[in-house]
Amino acid sequence: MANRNEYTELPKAFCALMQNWLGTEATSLFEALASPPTRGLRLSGCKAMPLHIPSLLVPHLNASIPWTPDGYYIDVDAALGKTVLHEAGAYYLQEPSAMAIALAVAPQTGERILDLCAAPGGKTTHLASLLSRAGGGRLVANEFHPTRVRALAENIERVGARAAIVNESPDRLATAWPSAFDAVLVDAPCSGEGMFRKDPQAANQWQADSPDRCQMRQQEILISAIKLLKPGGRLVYSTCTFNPLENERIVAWLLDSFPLSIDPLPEWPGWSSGRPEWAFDRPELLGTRRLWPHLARGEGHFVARLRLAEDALPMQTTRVRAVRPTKNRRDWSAWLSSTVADPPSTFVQPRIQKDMIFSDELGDLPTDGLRVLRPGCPLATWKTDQFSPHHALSRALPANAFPSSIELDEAEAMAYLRGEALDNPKDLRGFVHLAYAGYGLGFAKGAPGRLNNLYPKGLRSAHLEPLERPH
Ligand SMILES: C[S@@+](CC[C@H](N)C(=O)[O-])C[C@H]1O[C@@H](n2cnc3c(N)ncnc32)[C@H](O)[C@@H]1O
Repeated sequence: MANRNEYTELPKAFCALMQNWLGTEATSLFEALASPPTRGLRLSGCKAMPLHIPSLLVPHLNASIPWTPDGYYIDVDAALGKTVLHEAGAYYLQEPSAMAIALAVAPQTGERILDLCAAPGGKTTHLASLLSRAGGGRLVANEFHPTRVRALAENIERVGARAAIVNESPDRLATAWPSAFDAVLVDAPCSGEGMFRKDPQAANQWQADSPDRCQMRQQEILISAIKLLKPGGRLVYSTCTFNPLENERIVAWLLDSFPLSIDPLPEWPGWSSGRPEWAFDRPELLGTRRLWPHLARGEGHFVARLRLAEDALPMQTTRVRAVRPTKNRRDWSAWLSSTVADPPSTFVQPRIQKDMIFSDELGDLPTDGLRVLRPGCPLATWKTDQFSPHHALSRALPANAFPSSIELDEAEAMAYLRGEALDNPKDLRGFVHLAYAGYGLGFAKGAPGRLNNLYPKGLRSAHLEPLERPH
């Protein structure tokens, strides 16, 4: 192919650029990009239950990923995307180096965190898991593109992550929510060079001016991200590309233009420091991190954590307007406490939109004029004077939080996820929570001789595969 280099399907102009930046080290990078990609699996810990590894999964997990306690390498050809455990949200298939980004955010108890470029949700679901284990807080996931926000919502719901979902441009959010967040993650749209090995499409779409064009867009997004931060708050900036224009040069620009300082990241095994020589010799760049495929077991990533000065002036004052439901409050409390044990406070004080009840993950953030897909986890609908549980509620808490929960075997779970009715040997009535390996699958309704299937039609899958022991 005329436009390709001799190692892999890499664009020639990319190779020339990398040779320019890396010198002789570029050969090692190109050789690594010609080898198979790494794959990873992260156990989901969104439901405030101790992380457990379902026993069927154990034979599929290789070494643990050094920088992520919940992450494991898996075989490149492991068929783990169509299993009941995957559908139940027990794990998220995520490229190993991408698992470092939420750790760099380091969520703390009670914090309000914004994932500004969130779809399809790899980092959001990881942040939700870390925040839940830190004792809880509020998480808002924003995605600018209307089609991608759907995939984000599906992944959030599948793993039972508690997050509000917003579909806005960063600048409109910055106007609505100035100085509102303890931490903002910008996992920026980038030229995607770090994904060439995993996704040949990324190499096909790359053009010689991609890094320049991406740099401008990254700067625009970051200006909004800083407005959204509280004084003293953390900004985490990450890309999955190699070009210094989108990495070290962006961080140097941030340091020069705003009251931000580098908060150095730990040195995870295989990671290297950002390179000051690529951005005006700023020594602080040694506190940023790069993951190169020729030096670590993962795809290409860059991550930096910066802190906004405590005395930085808020760009505007936050408007505070609590939105609380005024009707059905007593009925809601009674229904909730009969349906789940120890509901989180954001479930007890919900938000009501039309006939839907959501957990309140936005708190006092105003929503006027914003495209809010969900202010939190959908919990129930109110119809004909009664509450019906929403499917998302079945995933948002561990199965043992539902007094009605019954555990299915793998064959029954597959039948349920296909949309079939199940037997009802105990003659249960009302809404019944169904689980597999301790993970909520959904609800059914007890009727004489059968459990009627309430698994949403759009999620049903006829193509699930049993999880077998690898040979
Ligand atoms: C690298 S991806 C995010 C991946 C995601 N954080 C994850 O872990 O699954 C970057 C996202 O930024 C969004 N995006 C593209 N242009 C944008 C813009 N101008 N402002 C905000 N987000 C944008 C893309 O739609 C894409 O979903």
